[in-house]
Amino acid sequence: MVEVVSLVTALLFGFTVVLLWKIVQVLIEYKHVLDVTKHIPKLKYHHPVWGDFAMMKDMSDYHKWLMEDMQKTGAKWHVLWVLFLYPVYIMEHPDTIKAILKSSTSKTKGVGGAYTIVEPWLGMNNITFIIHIDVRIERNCKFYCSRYRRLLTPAFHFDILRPYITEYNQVADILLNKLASACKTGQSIEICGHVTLATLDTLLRCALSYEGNVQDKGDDHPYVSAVKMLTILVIERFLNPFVYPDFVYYRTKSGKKFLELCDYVHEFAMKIIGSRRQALAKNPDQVKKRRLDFLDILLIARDENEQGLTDEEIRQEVDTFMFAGHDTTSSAIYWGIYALGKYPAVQEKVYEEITAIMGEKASLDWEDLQHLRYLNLVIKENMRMFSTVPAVSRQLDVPTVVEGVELPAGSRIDINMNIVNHRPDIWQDPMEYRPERFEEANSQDPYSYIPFSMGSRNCIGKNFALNEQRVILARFVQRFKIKVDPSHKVERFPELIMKAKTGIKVFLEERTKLS
Ligand code: HEM
Repeated sequence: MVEVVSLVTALLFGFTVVLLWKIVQVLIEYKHVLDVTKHIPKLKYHHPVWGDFAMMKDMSDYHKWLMEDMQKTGAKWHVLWVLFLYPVYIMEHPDTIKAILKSSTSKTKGVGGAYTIVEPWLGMNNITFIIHIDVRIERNCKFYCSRYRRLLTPAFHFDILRPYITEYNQVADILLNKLASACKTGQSIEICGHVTLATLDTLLRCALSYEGNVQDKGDDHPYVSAVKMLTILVIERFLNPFVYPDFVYYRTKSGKKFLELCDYVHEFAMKIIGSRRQALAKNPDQVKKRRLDFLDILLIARDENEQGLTDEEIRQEVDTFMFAGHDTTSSAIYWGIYALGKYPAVQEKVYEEITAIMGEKASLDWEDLQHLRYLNLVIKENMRMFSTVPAVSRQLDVPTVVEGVELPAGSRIDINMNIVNHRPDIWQDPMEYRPERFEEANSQDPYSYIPFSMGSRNCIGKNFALNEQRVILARFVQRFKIKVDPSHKVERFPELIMKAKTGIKVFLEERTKLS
């Protein structure tokens, strides 16, 4: 008995010593973090206990408050606190952004809790989870990520993207015909929903060669409604730290729905992957005869050890494309339509350019894309003015010096593109919409305009997204005269992507009916 008591006492003593040692370590680290953050600008709303994030009603406060302070003080970065517990460093100027992105060493890794939000949907193995907002989540994966990136890169090669022009045109046909019928009533039309269905349609066609009448069925199509719902649930959970722990979330109604939808989208993709793998095994030459989609490329990809991707790994990549590629591109397109409606002189210039290039043609050819000089400026200005992806996040895996201050490993970083896009010390009249600014000779830092991020982990879908925007916007302006509905208030709402809080309503007048 005495022996048991002394063993328990010894264990308790050991446990207490370890616990105290851990507490001392945490306090030393905390003191270090407090010393570090002394040198970094804070917001005036900062509260010593509630920090900053708890004071914000949503992501729009986060952007608004940072923007106001940057405009007043010219700050290149800020520190915001999650309660009094831990800081998030916000990079808002090319000098501070460069310190994070322009590094040859891998400086980023998973963002812990937030990562688990998408894990059941997108999986563990894909190159990266980018939730095009705020959280870019990567596995701590020097090997895996570079391997996956290498295996995926051919899927975005020029020769693969080229035939997609047909898909973009077909998607545009469906979208424009739908809108043409809708505008016959003479009422204004909410366009965000239509455009989002169109970009999802494009991805399903280009990633899986799936044509399921997606734009007409809309939410009646079970895959479409599942992807849309999953995106909504991810954002909802991201904004509510109380349901971060899995054991809480998966007991809620939303959590159960989330898992159910994950199962459904996985099964949908797996069926297509399985039957394509079988077809390829039966007739390997078929890939030489038809247009390749992302799925073909992923199925035939081999690394230097002749290892391919498993069905599960491919499924994860396909889901990632769906998530990363449709909402982002649709945001760029609907804000583009809004800008064209709001600035008629710009719209007329685009129309003149398109008419000169397309003449009577009803669709855009690959060769036409390189002649869209003015439209390219407009697309750049849209993505600056309306910051398609307002911010992305990282976590340092090595200490990193920013503006002479060493941030400890493990620090959470936000790269805030929305603020950089509107800095008066970088852009002349930053709140003015002026596409021509992008053709004026300037010696701007390349890190001052990074809608697709920079460095080795930039957006792999950049050219895909730009081509889709070119085709849809060109065809839109060719077909319709766009006017913003003055009675509808349009408000930016930065989430994972820049949304329009109550949608965007426009009046459309058909210019031409081409065969
Ligand atoms: C206008 C549309 C788009 C915008 C603004 C955009 C923006 C971005 C940004 C900012 C990143 C990097 C995030 C970071 O550095 O942390 C990124 C990464 C990524 N994007 Fe996009 N994106 C767009 C469209 C697409 C499309 C169409 C696809 C796929 C078809 C795609 C797939 C990806 C993937 C897979 C990554 C992760 C790359 C890696 O980590 O290696 N994106 N995107």
